[in-house]
Amino acid sequence: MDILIVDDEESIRTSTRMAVEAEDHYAETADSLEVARKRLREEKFDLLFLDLRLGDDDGLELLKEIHQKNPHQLAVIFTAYASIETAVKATKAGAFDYLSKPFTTDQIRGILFKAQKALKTQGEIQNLENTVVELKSEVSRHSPPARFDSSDPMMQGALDTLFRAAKTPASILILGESGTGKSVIARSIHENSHLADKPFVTISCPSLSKELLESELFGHVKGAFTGAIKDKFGKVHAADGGTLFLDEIGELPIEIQPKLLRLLQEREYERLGENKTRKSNVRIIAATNRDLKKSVSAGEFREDLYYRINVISVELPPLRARKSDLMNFANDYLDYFSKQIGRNITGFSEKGLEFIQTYGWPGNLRELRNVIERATILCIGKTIDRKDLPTSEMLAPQEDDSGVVVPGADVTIDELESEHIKRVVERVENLQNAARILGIDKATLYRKRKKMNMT
Ligand SMILES: Nc1ncnc2c1ncn2[C@@H]1O[C@H](COP(=O)(O)OP(=O)(O)OP(=O)(O)O)[C@@H](O)[C@H]1O
Repeated sequence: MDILIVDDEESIRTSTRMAVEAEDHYAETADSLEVARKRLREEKFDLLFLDLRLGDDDGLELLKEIHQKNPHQLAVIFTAYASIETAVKATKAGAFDYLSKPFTTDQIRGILFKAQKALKTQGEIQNLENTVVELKSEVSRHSPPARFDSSDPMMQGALDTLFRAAKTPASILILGESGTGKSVIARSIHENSHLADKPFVTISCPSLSKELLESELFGHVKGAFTGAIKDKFGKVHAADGGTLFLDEIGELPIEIQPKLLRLLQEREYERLGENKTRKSNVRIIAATNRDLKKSVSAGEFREDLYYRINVISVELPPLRARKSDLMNFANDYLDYFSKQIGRNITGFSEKGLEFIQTYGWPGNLRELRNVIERATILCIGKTIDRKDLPTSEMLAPQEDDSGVVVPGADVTIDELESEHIKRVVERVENLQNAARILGIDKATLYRKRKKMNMT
């Protein structure tokens, strides 16, 4: 522990310091409230020994000030003589314990032991609070149980790599379009890792301004920036010993990137506005729907950080490229949402099925889930019909940012055919297999690809 001893009697400061150091803790002393205030502004101490009376000054005043900023600060009050009255006063002011002078080394040792236990409990409570926040957001998303099997070769490869890497401390980078399940899988990696009983903490990189994001990550001290009204520990501290999930890492401002790199390499960081170097040992899982290599070339993402987080990198395919898994998800969602509203919907009508299977799902699993949830509410029969599913006007734009052409969009049949051929060829090992899937012979495939300038 880092301990500050505040007393105007030199002999008390020295004897306490010796007792503290003998137990392998770091100790500093202050002979007045003024010096103590200064040190407390500069540093964080795990425990204070604070004299009740320093000349004309009242130690409890300082304790009140500290507790306004940090209600969890542990402090032990030294009193010249023990009385019920001083004990009550000290406890009311939020003291953790009190000691009457003169005291023995054994008494100090006992207090140090108790304080360490209290700090551990505080840490555990903090972890529990984080878990509750995570669970709340999980529940609010009220997602059906996640499915981690696949008959799609690319997804199988991705899952295999991810779950093998889960057991190691390696950093993992998950790539994929929005809604492909990067966050869901990140949590599952954590749950399947050796850190499963440790915290899993998420930080969403694009959701905050640069300053707030930095503070959210590393924490800050009071006054570090406008609005920093009290000291705060960040998510790096909360995730210590566990997993820190950096969602949308591609959006991490370039100014913060060296600090993250240092955390990954040296396991060190500082809170905003503070000089003290702190340690945190976190396993990083990062996700992005950006092409990080392009961001590196464009000077938006540091190359050294890219290599550091890219130890294991896996791309989750979009749903439109996992056609063999599509109905498993659709049926899971249907089952889950119809049970949730107490309905017995058994499946999809022919037209309903046709829509599910031919639509391009640019929003991936998230869109599929939302569409099925809505359909179960609207459905009045036993099966989900086309009319329960969104009309083309209601659907997400059929062409995403990357210019991907999907069925139902304002595209020509030639464009659709070309896109379809391109994707099938990309995902299978050879043209023979691609031709078989496309239902044409190899020569026709060759001709078409030539016409479309794909060869
Ligand atoms: N393995 C899965 N099994 C079942 N449903 C899933 C699975 N993965 C994702 N989903 C569904 O898709 C939704 C979106 O998933 P998630 O938030 O993980 O996507 P994402 O790739 O992180 O998206 P974004 O990039 O927008 O943050 C989830 O809330 C869940 O309903």
